[in-house]
Amino acid sequence: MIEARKLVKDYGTFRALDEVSFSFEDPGIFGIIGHNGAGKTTLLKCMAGLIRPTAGDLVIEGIDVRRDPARLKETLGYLPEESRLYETMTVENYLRFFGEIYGIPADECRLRSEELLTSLKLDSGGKRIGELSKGMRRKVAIARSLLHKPSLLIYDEPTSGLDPMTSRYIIDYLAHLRDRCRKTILLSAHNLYQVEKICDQVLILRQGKVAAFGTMDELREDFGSLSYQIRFVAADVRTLPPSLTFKEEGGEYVAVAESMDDLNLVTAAVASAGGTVRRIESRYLSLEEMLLMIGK
Ligand SMILES: Nc1ncnc2c1ncn2[C@@H]1O[C@H](COP(=O)(O)OP(=O)(O)OP(=O)(O)O)[C@@H](O)[C@H]1O
Repeated sequence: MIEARKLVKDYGTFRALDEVSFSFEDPGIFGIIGHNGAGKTTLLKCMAGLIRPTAGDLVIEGIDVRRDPARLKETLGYLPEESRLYETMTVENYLRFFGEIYGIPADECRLRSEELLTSLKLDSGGKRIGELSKGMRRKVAIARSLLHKPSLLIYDEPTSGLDPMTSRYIIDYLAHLRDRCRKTILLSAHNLYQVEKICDQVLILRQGKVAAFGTMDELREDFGSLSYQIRFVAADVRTLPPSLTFKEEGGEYVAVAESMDDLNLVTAAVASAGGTVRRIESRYLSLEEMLLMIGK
C-alpha cells in the first residue's frame, strides 16, 4: 500500500506539491500524469526517497519515507527520466557493477542479468553502453532497476523518446511485471494512450495539486460522457423535426447528442415520428481530453 497524506514539497518559496493525497493498493500500475511542470517528477522523487517532502505523510509498504528513506532501498527500483549510464562499460559489466553495490553474489548476479536481458530482448552484442541506441539504453536502465528484485518500481517517463515498437514492448513488459511478478509500478508518462491502456489507477496533477484520481472508469464517471450516438430507423425521416441533424449509415440513421437533455429530445423526436431507436452509444473522454479539460 502506498499512501500520501497532504504531501507538500517546496523548492525555496515555490510550492511544487501542494497537499497531495492519494492511496494505491498494490500490486498494480499507477500512472501520474499532468502538464509539464505539474509536479510528476517531484512526486516520484519524494516517493523514491530521493528528495525530502517539506510536510505531510508518505508511507510505502509500511515504511515512513519521510523518516526513514534509506529503508526503501531494498524494496525499490528507480528509473529516472534520463538515466546516466556508464558509457564506456559493456552492459554485462555495468550490471555486475550495480550487482556489487546491491551486494548480490557474482554468480547470482550473472544469472539474473542474463534472465533480465533475455526477457527484455536486449542483445547488446558486447557493445559499450555509449554505442547503444536510445531504446537499448532504456532497457539497460530498466534491467538495472530490476536487478535486486525490488517489489516496487518507480519509473519516470519509461518510454520517453522511444519508437512506437520499443515503447509498446516496454509497456507490455511492465504489464508482465505486474501480472506475472506481482510488482507495483508507479510511472509518469506523457503518452496518455499508454497510461490509459495499462494503469489501474491514475493521478492527475495540476500545478502541484491533485486534479483527479481514480481508476479509468471512475475518472470517466467523474468527467461525464462527452456525447451520445443514437442509431435509429424511421420509415419517413421527413416527419422528423428539421432541427434534428443526422446522417445515414448502413441503412440506419445516426444522430449525436451532446448532453442527456439533448439525448432525451432526440429519442422523443424519433418516437413521435414513428421511428425506433436501435442503439445508443456513449463515448467517454479519453485521458488526453480530460487533461485538456483540466487545463494547465
Ligand atoms: N530543484 C528544483 N528547484 C526549484 N524548482 C524546481 C526544482 N525541481 C522542480 N522544480 C519546479 O517544480 C515544478 C514541478 O517540476 P517537476 O519536474 O516535478 O514537473 P513535471 O510534472 O515532472 O514536469 P515535466 O512533465 O516537464 O517533466 C516546476 O515548476 C519546476 O520548475
